[in-house]
Parts: sequence; C-alpha cells; structure tokens
Amino acid sequence: MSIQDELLAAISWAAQRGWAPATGGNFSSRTDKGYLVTASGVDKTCVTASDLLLCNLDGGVLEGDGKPSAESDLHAALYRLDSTISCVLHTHTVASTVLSRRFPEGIELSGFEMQKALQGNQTHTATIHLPVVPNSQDMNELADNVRAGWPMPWGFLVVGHGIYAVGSTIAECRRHLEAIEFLLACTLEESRWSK
Ligand SMILES: CSCCC(=O)C(=O)COP(=O)(O)O
Ligand SMILES: [Zn+2]
Repeated sequence: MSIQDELLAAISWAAQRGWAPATGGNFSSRTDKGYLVTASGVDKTCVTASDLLLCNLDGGVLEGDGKPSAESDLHAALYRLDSTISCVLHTHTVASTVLSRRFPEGIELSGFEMQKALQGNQTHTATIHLPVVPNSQDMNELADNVRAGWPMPWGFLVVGHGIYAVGSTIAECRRHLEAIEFLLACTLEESRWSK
C-alpha cells in the first residue's frame, strides 16, 4: 500500500470512531520529500487524496490545493525534532479533552495491560507518564511547549484540545493513538468511582 493510501485508511479509521468531530483533528505522514498532511477544515470522515497536501519540513506547500491544516506547522516541527517519527495523528476526543484540562501537569498511568501497546513498555506494573502541554493558537509556541517536555515517544495531550500520537510507522502511530485513547477512557471512567 502507498503512504498516501495508508494515511487515508488511518484517517478514515480514526474518524469513523468519532475521534475527529466537527472537522477537528489533522493527520500526516512523512514522505521522501517532506510530509503529506490533511487540508484545513475538511470533514475527516470523507477525506480523499485531493484533501492531502505535500509540504516540506518547514511547512511550505509543495503540491496540492487549498490550505494545509492550521496545525501543519506543529507536524513539521515534530518531523524536524525527531527523525524517527514517520506519522503524526491528532484527534479531538472527550476523554483527552476532559483529562488534559483536569491534569495539565501530565497523567500517570499504572496497572493497565494496555500500557504494553506503547513502545518500550513490557509490563503493566510500570508507572508511565503521559505528557500534557499547554495549548496555543501560535504553532511556534505550541512546538516550544512540546520541545520543553521532549522526548515523548508515543505522543502527548494538549490542554483542552486533544491527542497528538506519533510513531515510527503509520501502523505504530495508530497503535499508540488507540492505546492512549483506551487508557484515557479507562481513567475517565475510573474517576467516577469516588462519586
Ligand atoms: C474544529 S476543531 C479546531 C481546529 C483544530 O483543532 C483541528 O484539529 C482541525 O484543524 P484543521 O485546520 O487541521 O482542520
Ligand atoms: Zn486540533
């Protein structure tokens, strides 16, 4: 499968799960010339090849019509920051939005078997830290917030905004995104126990 087709499949997969409501979310994959990224403001449930733009690593458009994602410069910053990142998938979900507002200093996870889906983890007994960074409409500032907490091998949350998952392949990035979302859904559910 081509990178373009694999990225389109990942976008459709995420959007069908309701993780990209109201045009929220943006998705990209590294290519030999830069990265392919979703156009801004498109309905992510029906993205086609014409909704993808090819950008260079400074975020400049090389090919494609329309405007790249409003958050394209953050994708570019991530590809520049870490040469092992080949895919960035960003979603807006209820669990990530609520928990990033509740825990802006980051989220500790332990005891979940699903932690092992996050690269480098072999046991549910470890305590792992899911980083949360402050939101900004300025992508340079948002990228600075991410750089301040680097490395973030699976991705991070942005306060009141959503999940940015990263991976060395599109498949790994999908696994990280799904695992993070699952772990956050469990954490949100558990927060109801004390009520
Ligand atoms: C509709 S949600 C606000 C914008 C946003 O956070 C997002 O992820 C989508 O922006 P894009 O320009 O990539 O469509
Ligand atoms: Zn967003």
